[in-house]
Amino acid sequence: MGVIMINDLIKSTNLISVPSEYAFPAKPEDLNMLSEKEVEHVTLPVIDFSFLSSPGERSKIIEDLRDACQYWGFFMVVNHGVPESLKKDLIDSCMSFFDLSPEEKSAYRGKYKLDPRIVLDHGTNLNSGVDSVSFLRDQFKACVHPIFGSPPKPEGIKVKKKKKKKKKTNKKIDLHEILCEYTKRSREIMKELLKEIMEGLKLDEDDIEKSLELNSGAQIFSANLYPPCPQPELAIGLPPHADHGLLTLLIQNDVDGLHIKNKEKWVAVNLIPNSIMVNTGDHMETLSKGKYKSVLHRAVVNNKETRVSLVMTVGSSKETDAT
Ligand SMILES: O=C(O)CCC(=O)C(=O)O
Ligand SMILES: [Fe+2]
Repeated sequence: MGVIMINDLIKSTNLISVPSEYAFPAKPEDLNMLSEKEVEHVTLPVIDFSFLSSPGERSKIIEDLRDACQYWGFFMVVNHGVPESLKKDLIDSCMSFFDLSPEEKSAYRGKYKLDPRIVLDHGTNLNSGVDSVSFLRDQFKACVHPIFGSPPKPEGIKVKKKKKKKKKTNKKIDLHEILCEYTKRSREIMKELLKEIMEGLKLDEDDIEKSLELNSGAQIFSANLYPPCPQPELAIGLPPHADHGLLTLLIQNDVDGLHIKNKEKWVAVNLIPNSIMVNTGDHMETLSKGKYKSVLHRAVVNNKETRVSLVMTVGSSKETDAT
């Protein structure tokens, strides 16, 4: 039978209401809490990565990073050097991965979360056995560093690309190769940002590198897919949570859905083209002695479009497991 995920279920059954196990939240007074209309949209602090190589600008960026980490725990990085085409190919190939038939997907199912094999999951509860509802998300997760694990098929996955005049062609994109490239590039970005963040905290960079064991520390990739939901106010993609590692990098398609908790209020994030969103996690909160909080965030769903987010988390091996 294979791995049937929410995306498969929604596509195959033409749902008109949320199945009871996905109904969230349980309390009637919370019903409006998830509506996009109820939350204010904010623009996060923007960090221009290209300025880090210019000595005159670097100290200003360190200061901006300090403020962003302290007051938001979230920021947008622009001019990061990851080509838009790489991001797009990665999103497309992950979407194609989710679109594989349940039988094809089952070949990728791994056993352990930190195994360098693919873990496919759906409707996952964050606290197994405690949460009574499942979430409207499909996810695949892989450990990509120090051992690189990605879909094993070297020939890659065929990606349906829409060409002009709506003609579809199949271009072969190798998910393994693209993910490998994005892993390397995102690792460089994270290491550079960590250096500046540590400098802002007045922690010694060499000691940090050693103590965090950044070269052997785990890096986890996870792809989240939130299918359109007939009753978005009755379901949640991912409930409020904080991330475990040091830093999380997030790229996504053009569909809104991320909310973050800022000054006791939920706010929606305005997307900035060609940017990477970064947030600080639990490990950073510990390292900064509580100065940089691991901020709560959640993903809501909508009734029109599929949302895809790609999350890369770095930290020491025990701390990094993303949600
Ligand atoms: O999909 C999103 O925007 C959030 C994903 C997330 O927070 C996570 O995977 O930890
Ligand atoms: Fe998260």
